[in-house]
Amino acid sequence: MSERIAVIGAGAFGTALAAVMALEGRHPVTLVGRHPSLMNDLRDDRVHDAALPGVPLPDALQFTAEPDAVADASLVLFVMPSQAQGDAARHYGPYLSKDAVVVTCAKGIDRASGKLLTDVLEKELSAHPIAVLSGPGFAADIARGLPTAMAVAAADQAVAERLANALSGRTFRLYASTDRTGVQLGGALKNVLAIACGIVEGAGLGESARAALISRGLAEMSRLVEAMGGNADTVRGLSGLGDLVLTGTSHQSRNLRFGISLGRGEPASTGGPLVEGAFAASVAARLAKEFSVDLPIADAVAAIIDGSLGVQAAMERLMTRPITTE
Ligand SMILES: NC(=O)C1=CN([C@@H]2O[C@H](COP(=O)(O)OP(=O)(O)OC[C@H]3O[C@@H](n4cnc5c(N)ncnc54)[C@H](OP(=O)(O)O)[C@@H]3O)[C@@H](O)[C@H]2O)C=CC1
Ligand SMILES: O=C(CO)COP(=O)(O)O
Repeated sequence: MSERIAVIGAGAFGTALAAVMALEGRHPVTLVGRHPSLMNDLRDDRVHDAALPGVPLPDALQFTAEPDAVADASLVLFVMPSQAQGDAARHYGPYLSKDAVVVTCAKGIDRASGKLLTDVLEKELSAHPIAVLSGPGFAADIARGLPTAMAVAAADQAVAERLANALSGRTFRLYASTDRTGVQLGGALKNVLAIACGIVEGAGLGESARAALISRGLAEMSRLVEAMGGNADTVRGLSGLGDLVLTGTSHQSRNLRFGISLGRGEPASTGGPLVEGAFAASVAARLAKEFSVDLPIADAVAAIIDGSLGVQAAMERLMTRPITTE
């Protein structure tokens, strides 16, 4: 099937996805940014020094700052931070072709409403199928053509498979799913748990503690996914365990690095819009109450970030919870 791909958001991940798909050469790909001067420079220089320094961008990739460039795209990827997805949908929505499939590629939950991003986009773009792409993969690895695999989920299996086929290539492989809730919560909660892994590292609590966090963190993810109508098994896949292993252990992860600074006792702040887990922690704590599930690690991360709990006290709280079965 012939597709036209538009990737909105000329940051690290958007540029990497657009580059790997354009390099494949199967479908025309356009990267849509907000700043005409940046898009002109990318077209001329074929390198995005700020987002992906030293990575050459393929000749086939097109660049624009004109929002109406999305009008002929059959697949449209939204690759801006979670809290900007609603604004972007309102801005670009009027230009979308009526048949376009929209894919959110952010890893987070809307802070104001507590809604999943597919729900945020569905509200703004109700005529379009809304899918989600998530899983382990740093932008720099994807753009350099290192092997990466992620999940793409749509409510309709045929749409998920169409996306997986159209967006995959020789180095970037997508697995299709119909569990949008599981795939999204896997991506959002792994950021919270990567912060927790960073806290453990920064506070010098040891690698055994990190392994325990990854394992018990996965149990937290499963509980929330199930309570919110997803499939608990989904988080044992790429978006969930896969991404948690990557970002809970790699210093490339902004969430892990933010956690390390918290663990060292540096002042808590949100760390900026790209530390997605700093926003997701408090939303997850709210959702835990709303859905009556126990998320002790996410609760502790939220409390450390808002300054109401110290790292040592958080550890004591987690270690002295009632003994239970696994
Ligand atoms: N970097 C990575 O390795 C990966 C990132 N992700 C996820 O992708 C998302 C984006 O991350 P990343 O690319 O790293 O972030 P960057 O900061 O590198 O890029 C974000 C981009 O979004 C643009 N943007 C912000 N608000 C809007 C808006 N309202 N409309 C249109 N564009 C907007 C920014 O434009 P401007 O510069 O004008 O502000 C910027 O180009 C995050 O949710 C992240 O978790 C997922 C997997 C890997
Ligand atoms: O999600 C990512 C890779 O899969 C990127 O992680 P960070 O946002 O923590 O850098």
